[in-house]
Amino acid sequence: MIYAQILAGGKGTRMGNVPMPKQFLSLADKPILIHTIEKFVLESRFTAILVACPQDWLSHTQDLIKKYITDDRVQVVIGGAERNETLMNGIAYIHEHYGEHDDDIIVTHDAVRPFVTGRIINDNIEAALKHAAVDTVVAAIDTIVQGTSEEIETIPLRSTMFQGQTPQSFNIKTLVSSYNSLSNQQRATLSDACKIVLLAGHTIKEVRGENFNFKITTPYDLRVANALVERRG
Ligand SMILES: Nc1ccn([C@@H]2O[C@H](COP(=O)(O)OP(=O)(O)OP(=O)(O)O)[C@@H](O)[C@H]2O)c(=O)n1
Ligand SMILES: O=P(O)(O)OC[C@@H](O)[C@@H](O)[C@@H](O)CO
Repeated sequence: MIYAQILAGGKGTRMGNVPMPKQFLSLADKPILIHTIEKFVLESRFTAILVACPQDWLSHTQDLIKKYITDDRVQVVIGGAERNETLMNGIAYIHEHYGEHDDDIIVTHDAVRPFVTGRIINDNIEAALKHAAVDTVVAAIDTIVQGTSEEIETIPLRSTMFQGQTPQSFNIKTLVSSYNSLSNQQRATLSDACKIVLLAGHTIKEVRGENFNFKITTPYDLRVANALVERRG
């Protein structure tokens, strides 16, 4: 079976002084999270679409979904302290409610990337049916420099540099066994879910993202996102 999990369990600290986690802030006429869920319900192959939210925002999330979404595949689960714990909570929910099958796949996505497209979701599903792990990437536009905030150590060849987005999609069994195999030290280095399977020795298939599929992280990003919605509307 094919599942989706929308990760909305974060606090959004880099958004600064706002009254609620950024995934609940308005983008034009409705919350960012709702824009994102709307992209996923268009895909009929999902058995369930999980939305993981912070514990304290459970009833708020349920109320929003009741107000805006009519698709009963959308179900709310509680997130964890770290992004990858949130991911694992969703998988535990799937195991509990739908069982475990060797070929189950999960398409995971940041709630705060509302400009994901049907093409990107479809490419993730197609690739995840053939490969154990899939990342959505865009070619680096700027030259990427590596080092400390004081001094550059290396400047890698730009043509080999990409930026990781989401969705990131996995064979569920491979993702869970990879996560369980990592040490706490390795887990501390994770900045995305694909690194879980990479550290466990698996290869990751790339799917082409879009520059507009950016993550709303800062107040600047939210201004850009609002400008994009207004231009499209
Ligand atoms: N424990 C967590 C942390 C993050 N996320 C989700 O992962 C996505 C991408 O993470 P990020 O942009 O870093 O969100 P936050 O952790 O909320 O932001 P910040 O780091 O600024 O606090 C977001 O949709 C966020 O809600 C999650 O589901 N569970
Ligand atoms: O490191 P951050 O907390 O900004 O974000 C974590 C995730 O959002 C990130 O793993 C994916 O968006 C892929 O870049």
